[in-house]
Amino acid sequence: MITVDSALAKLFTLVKPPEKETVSLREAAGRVLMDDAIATRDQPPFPASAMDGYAIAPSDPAPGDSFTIIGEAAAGHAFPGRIQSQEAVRIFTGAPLPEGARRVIIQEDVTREADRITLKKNLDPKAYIRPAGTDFRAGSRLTAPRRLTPQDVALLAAMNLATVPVARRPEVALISTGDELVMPGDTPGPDQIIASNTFGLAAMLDAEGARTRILPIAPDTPEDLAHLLEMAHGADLIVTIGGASVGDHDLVGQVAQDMGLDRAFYKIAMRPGKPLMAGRIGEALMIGLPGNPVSAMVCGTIFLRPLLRAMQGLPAVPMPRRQATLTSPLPPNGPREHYMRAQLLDAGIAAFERQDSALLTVLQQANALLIRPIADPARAAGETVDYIPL
Ligand SMILES: Nc1nc2c(c(=O)[nH]1)N[C@H]1C(S)=C(S)[C@@H](COP(=O)(O)OP(=O)(O)OC[C@H]3O[C@@H](n4cnc5c(N)ncnc54)[C@H](O)[C@@H]3O)O[C@H]1N2
Ligand code: MOO
Repeated sequence: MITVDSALAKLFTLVKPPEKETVSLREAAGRVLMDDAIATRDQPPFPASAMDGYAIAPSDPAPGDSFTIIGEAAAGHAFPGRIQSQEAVRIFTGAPLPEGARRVIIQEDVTREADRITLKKNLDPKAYIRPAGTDFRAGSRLTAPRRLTPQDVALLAAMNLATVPVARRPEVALISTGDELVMPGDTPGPDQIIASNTFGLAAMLDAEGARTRILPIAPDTPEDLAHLLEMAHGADLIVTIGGASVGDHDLVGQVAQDMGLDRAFYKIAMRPGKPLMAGRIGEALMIGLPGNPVSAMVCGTIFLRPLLRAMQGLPAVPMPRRQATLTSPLPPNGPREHYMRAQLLDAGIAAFERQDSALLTVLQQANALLIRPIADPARAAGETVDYIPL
């Protein structure tokens, strides 16, 4: 058995650099930017008014001063002339500041009669001018690699970039194995259950930027499994679920090896998830997940999520950990790193009583995986522990 850290490190060495593709801004959210994006213009490109009001020349006017309105500046419609000391231009938010103007008086602070304004008492002291380039300058960068958020997309649009270079989405083929499984919505026989973690994993992988294909369920024969693995051809990553352990019907390791799997490791000092295997098969990376629903989802969190990030050019690092205070005691841990389903509340973190790796209801209620190091002694309430948010 190898440790989680060394298994993940081995996995990262199998990752190929991502391929680049160009997508329109509409397709960019959630994708990983591969080259720095560089602004082609200043924003704002001109000094602009921050409010609706009147642009005037003096920077320090006094209450009672009056000005003659000589024109208007609206967003998209600059005032063409220059403003003199006794003049004002009616101006709206986002409009270019007229030449010679050094201050915008908000309309709440003036009284207006025909084409004259007079400044009221208690003038708002702010100038309400946004200098050119206050948001960003031509040449400003959004640095790669990064997964693009909606905020990033807004900034890229403001930079006048209509397309962006991103990592191609990894193609993942997901194969569930086992005669006992049927797809959700099918009619299970009396000795059958529904393939569940398959769908949980597909959702998890897609959320990490993958394009996940759920293949038909592989029955427990070497021929069927080999056929399914052939169907996965073309994927960047093949993920099998189940059949990874030592039972007579656990065929994945043998069949994959017969088909050329160059195995990097098998069995991890981890709970749940001990019978995990990984390697390269042809051009693809392959990971064999244990079948227990919680084991598969926990292994997905600990291995597949960081792996997909690395495959898209993001830093090859484990899932970030945080720390919290225990609110109830924990017994000593054994020889495997334990990822306990836990609930994190304002007061701290507590592991669920029931930790069987078949219990999806417990996983569904958990919002954190509380991490117990190998051979961790018993812990009391009030001690600090590591966790990974779910
Ligand atoms: N003698 C031993 N028995 C087992 C060991 C061991 O070391 N010695 N390891 C146990 C551990 S730990 C795990 S985890 C399981 C994993 O075994 P497999 O990967 O071979 O998984 P299966 O036997 O195929 O299935 C286990 C369990 O999960 C259900 N399953 C499988 N796929 C799905 C799916 N897609 N959706 C929902 N449920 C699924 C399956 O029906 C079984 O109930 O082995 C232990 N045994
Ligand atoms: O590792 Mo198994 O995944 O303990 O249930």
